[in-house]
Amino acid sequence: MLMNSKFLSSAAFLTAKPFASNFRHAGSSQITLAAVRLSVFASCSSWSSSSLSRNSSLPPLKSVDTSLAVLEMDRDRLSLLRDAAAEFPPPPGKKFSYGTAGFRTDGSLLHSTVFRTGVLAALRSLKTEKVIGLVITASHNQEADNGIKVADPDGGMLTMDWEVYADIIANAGDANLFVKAVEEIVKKEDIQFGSASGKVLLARDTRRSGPSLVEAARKGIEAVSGVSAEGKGVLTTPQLHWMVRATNKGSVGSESEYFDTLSSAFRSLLDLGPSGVSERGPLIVDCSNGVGAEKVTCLQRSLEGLNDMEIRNTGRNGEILNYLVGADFVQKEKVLPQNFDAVRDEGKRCVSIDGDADRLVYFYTGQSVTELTPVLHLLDGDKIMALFAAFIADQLRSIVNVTGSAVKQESFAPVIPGYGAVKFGVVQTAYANGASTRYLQQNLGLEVVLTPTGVKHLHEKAAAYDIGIYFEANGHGTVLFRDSFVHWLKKNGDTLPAVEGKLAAKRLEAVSELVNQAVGDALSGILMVELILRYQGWSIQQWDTIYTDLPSRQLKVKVLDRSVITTTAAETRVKSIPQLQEAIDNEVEKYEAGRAFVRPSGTEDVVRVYAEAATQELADNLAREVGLLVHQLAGGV
Ligand SMILES: CC(=O)N[C@H]1[C@@H](OP(=O)(O)O)O[C@H](CO)[C@@H](O)[C@@H]1O
Ligand SMILES: [Mg+2]
Repeated sequence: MLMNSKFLSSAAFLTAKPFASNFRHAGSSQITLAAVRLSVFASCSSWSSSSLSRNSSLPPLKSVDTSLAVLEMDRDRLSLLRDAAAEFPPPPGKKFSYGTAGFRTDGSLLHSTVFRTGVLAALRSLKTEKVIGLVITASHNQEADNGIKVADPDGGMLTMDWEVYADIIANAGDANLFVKAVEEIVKKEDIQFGSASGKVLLARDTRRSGPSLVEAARKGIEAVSGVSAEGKGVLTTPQLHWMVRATNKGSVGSESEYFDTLSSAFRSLLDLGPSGVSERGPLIVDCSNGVGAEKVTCLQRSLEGLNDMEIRNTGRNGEILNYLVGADFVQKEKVLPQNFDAVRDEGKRCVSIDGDADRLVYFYTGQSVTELTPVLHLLDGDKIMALFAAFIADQLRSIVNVTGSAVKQESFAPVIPGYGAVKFGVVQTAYANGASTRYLQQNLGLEVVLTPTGVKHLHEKAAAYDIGIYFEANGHGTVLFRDSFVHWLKKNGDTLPAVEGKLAAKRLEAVSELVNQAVGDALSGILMVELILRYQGWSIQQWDTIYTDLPSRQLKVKVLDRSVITTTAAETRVKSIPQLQEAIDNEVEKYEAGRAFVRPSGTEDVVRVYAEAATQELADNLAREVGLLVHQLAGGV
């Protein structure tokens, strides 16, 4: 408000919709299921919050009460913001886009973008009057890349309205133009400087460019008066999102609380499980040479031997992040990561996580029908979702059975007396294997929604259910519980008629603690898979048989400008080049069970091609042919 009088300059360049709060978890309820034990994981937090929590020297407007003085202060603050921004000039000629999952590019080109995103996160904190998160990571990208992502107050992705602002300020030109863009945002959002103080939690992954980018982000955050940065050190992306959510719900939101919450929920779920539930043998974890190695070690410690894990690809001897390892590599290339051996590890239960530990895919090696040497069997995000969905449907059915109520047929919405219809649905993208969609719809009777790629789209749809599960085939996903449904379970679970009903209610309540409610999380995902396998008494091979994937292939095609391709129908059809879509349609028709689509990546400078068909050979051929069409008709290089 105080800035507004002064910030009425320049053309109305902002076309973004007015701010609409998407904070869905307001309230101060405690988030832990069991009492949080005093932590033994202090060593798991690598730097203390105080190490980065230096407040800006910018003058707080709060203390000023005459308008002349306010204007003076405004000028001071603006010139300080301009000076700070001038330290981080944008690289000439480079255009930045917030993309599928934040800004990503070569780490050496990102300092200005990261500084400016720091400013944006600070403004977002003032606007929402909540804690915001920033994480410096490029996830599965090569080591030289880096990136930055904003976590909103509910721990989810930055609201899409503000992505527009992120793009504007990242591309605003020199420090003067940048400050002008900031003024416009302040004006548009009616951000109050005098009365509010803000906080931004800041974390990074293990990339070499991380520390200097954290510094740039901190300077950006603290260049906004009244806002402080709290350094959280090296964290997985989902840990940071979890902490933002927890802090805004009135919890401590520390790393030790995170591990305590997960391990307590896991312990409770084991106690609530069928008797005689035993471990399925050690799980081998491929940590992608990234942050996951340290954090899985912490998780193991917090589980105190409850689930045996062997850790590989830790990066502790200088091995390169994401190089021939990790969830993205295994899922896309369908080959074993480094340090896994098809024969020596034959039949063992393995999982790969990605560079920032927000994705997981399981796999094992074993004989195939057609080949003599062991082959990789991938249990991707789709199969993980199917496992989760079947488990949750079972619990809901148990409650419905004991209450003698009905399951509505049109979609899976069991009616629980006293609560009503529990809306339960699943969300996928076009990359989901066709066999998984069929399994979810036909075997489990679930409603399946398709969205464009990117967790922000899936999350939004899943949050519309009482229990909504979303997963990308690449292994990013989670299970979201509506707050009111969890409250109902807590209050009424014990009053359900039979022991199975009570147990099912308690299990669901514990699952809402075990599974990260902010964002997909490889660590909590692993615990959930491990738990369900133990409940079912299944090996990974038995889990694999719930359905058989249709053979598929993914390719990347380099084109001059990937933005020439725009898509429609949840990214399954090309809109901007009709002759390309027509040619793809003609090609797909030639293949038994054929399906193919192309879309520009939001994280890499490529066009992605996806193809499915009745045999692997056919899927490979279809992908190759469609790739050639992209090359010919969309400016391949
Ligand atoms: C096919 C694929 O796996 N795409 C990934 C990848 O996005 P692209 O826009 O396709 O580059 O990275 C995103 C962020 O991690 C993830 O959400 C998404 O699923
Ligand atoms: Mg990731």
